[in-house]
Amino acid sequence: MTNTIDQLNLILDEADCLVDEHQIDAALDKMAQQITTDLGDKLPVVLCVMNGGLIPTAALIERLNFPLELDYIHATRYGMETEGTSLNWLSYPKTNLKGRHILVVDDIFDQGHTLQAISKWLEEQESSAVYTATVINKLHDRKTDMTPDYIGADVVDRFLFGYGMDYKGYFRNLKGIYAVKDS
Ligand SMILES: O=P(O)(O)OC[C@H]1O[C@H](OP(=O)(O)OP(=O)(O)O)[C@H](O)[C@@H]1O
Ligand SMILES: Nc1nc2[nH]cnc2c(=O)[nH]1
Repeated sequence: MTNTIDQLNLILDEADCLVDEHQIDAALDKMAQQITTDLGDKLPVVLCVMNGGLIPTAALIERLNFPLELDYIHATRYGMETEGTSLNWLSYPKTNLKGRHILVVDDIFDQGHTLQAISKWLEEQESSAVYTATVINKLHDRKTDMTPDYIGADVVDRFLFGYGMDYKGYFRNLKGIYAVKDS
């Protein structure tokens, strides 16, 4: 179904803001400090997981004052849906990742299948070390057996949008993180 601007604005009006702009800034500052300690002298490749990782990656790397390379990977399992399926690999990094330290950045760690599959693929590329960062970790007991190295905030198990995350393709551009009403 096509979403009208009125329907989308109603979704936003009725949503709950769970993490505001200032809380996101503080969380990113803390993550950047930890990442600097671990990777500041490693000449890492930062891999943005498109599309959701776009805004978090930009915000994180501007806090990292050491040499790094930037590339992206596009793997998606939700598409326009609110329930994930199998991972669809749409684009691979162009950088040679063999022997490199990698920092993978995403917006949300939900069940964990996306970051787990990307980490496994990176090991197959013979990267020397793989670190994972996410702004949001959703709290529930349906996780894979991995945990991201850097987490901005833990959030309740609702459908979220904003700060990289979409509601039916929209609202990735919001500065805060919102939960859909009654989700
Ligand atoms: O932990 P998981 O259960 O695997 O879910 C997390 C993934 O879901 C979202 O991506 P999505 O597939 O919606 O694509 P998008 O980044 O284009 O929104 C998000 O950006 C993560 O990559
Ligand atoms: N937009 C969005 N994408 C997700 N991918 C996995 N969980 C979520 C979520 O809560 N919101």
